[in-house]
Amino acid sequence: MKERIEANPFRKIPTILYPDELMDKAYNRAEKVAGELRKTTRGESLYKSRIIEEHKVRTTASVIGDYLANVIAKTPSVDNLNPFYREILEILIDTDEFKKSLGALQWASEFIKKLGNIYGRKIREARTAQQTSIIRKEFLGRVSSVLKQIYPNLACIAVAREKLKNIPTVKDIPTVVIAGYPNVGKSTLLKKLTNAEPEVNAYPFTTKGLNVGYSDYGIQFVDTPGVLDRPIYERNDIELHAVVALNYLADSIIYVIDPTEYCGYTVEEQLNLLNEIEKTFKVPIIVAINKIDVEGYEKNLKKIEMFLTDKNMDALKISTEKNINLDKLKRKIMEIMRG
Ligand SMILES: Nc1nc2c(ncn2[C@@H]2O[C@H](COP(=O)(O)OP(=O)(O)OP(=O)(O)O)[C@@H](O)[C@H]2O)c(=O)[nH]1
Repeated sequence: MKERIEANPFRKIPTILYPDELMDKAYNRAEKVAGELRKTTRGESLYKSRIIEEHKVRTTASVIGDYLANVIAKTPSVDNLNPFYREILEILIDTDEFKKSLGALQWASEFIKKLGNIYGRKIREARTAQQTSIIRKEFLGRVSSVLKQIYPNLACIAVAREKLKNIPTVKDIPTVVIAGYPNVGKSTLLKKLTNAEPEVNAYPFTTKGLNVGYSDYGIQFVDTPGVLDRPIYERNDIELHAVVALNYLADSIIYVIDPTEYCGYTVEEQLNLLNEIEKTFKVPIIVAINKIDVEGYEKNLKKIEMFLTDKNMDALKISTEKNINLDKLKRKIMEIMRG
């Protein structure tokens, strides 16, 4: 059973604040707290300073510490990520650096909270009002230096967030991936099997985008220009990750063959790719022999049929343009998807 693919988990990562912005945010909150305390606290000047400065320190520590903890809590952990998104993550960012950066934020969050406690206590023990403010400044210096230290880590997460937050969500419904060489008729078939114009979703694996369409019988169809349309050995690293990502997405595959070879690829080439896809994907494959409205399409049928018999694979002869056997294809898809 395929793992559930949830909505893009990277959208939850909050906006990343840089050290200066974080210090400002904390300063504003601390000043607000201090303003209230100045109005309400009675007593001699040392007593008042101790209370106000300690609150400033503790507020600063909790604003920054909680902010960092919140970033960690809302950032998906690489190890628990759905494999589909993990493949995408691997394509886009250095996952080791990403993990290391989250670790650094965790350390900083805990350390700053600890500093808040240490310096809060020191202020309570201060002997003069002036000393309370010196201790607070020393605290701010240490916090600022911790934040400077994690600046590259904050930057790493900010960059990852920018790259990941707009990855379109793939719906968690039964999915058929359409594969085959360019020009065999994949996009025409996608349009015929689905209702509206397909959505073109930008994914990091392909400059052309994944075309996604939805049928009224509850199945999502994905056309993969630039991904499943040529031999594995011609693919770069990114495209290999893409193939793996699609493997997590697909419940079944329609492999479109153009027997007329007008697509510009020989039947042998097309069968070789089918062979590779069959080895890579462990899902049922429906072979659609397309363009049977074209005169002379039969000349290569024997070769195709021999290959399919050998592989024990089912095929349907169709014409996407002339709507031949498309209903049969739909029925076949539903049969397969029902298991
Ligand atoms: N005669 C005939 N032509 C077809 C049929 N299906 C597709 N074509 C034509 O084949 C060409 C390629 O079709 P597309 O649907 O764009 O093919 P594709 O596989 O999506 O191509 P890429 O987007 O490059 O991957 C177009 O000119 C279509 O009109 C068919 O059943 N019969």
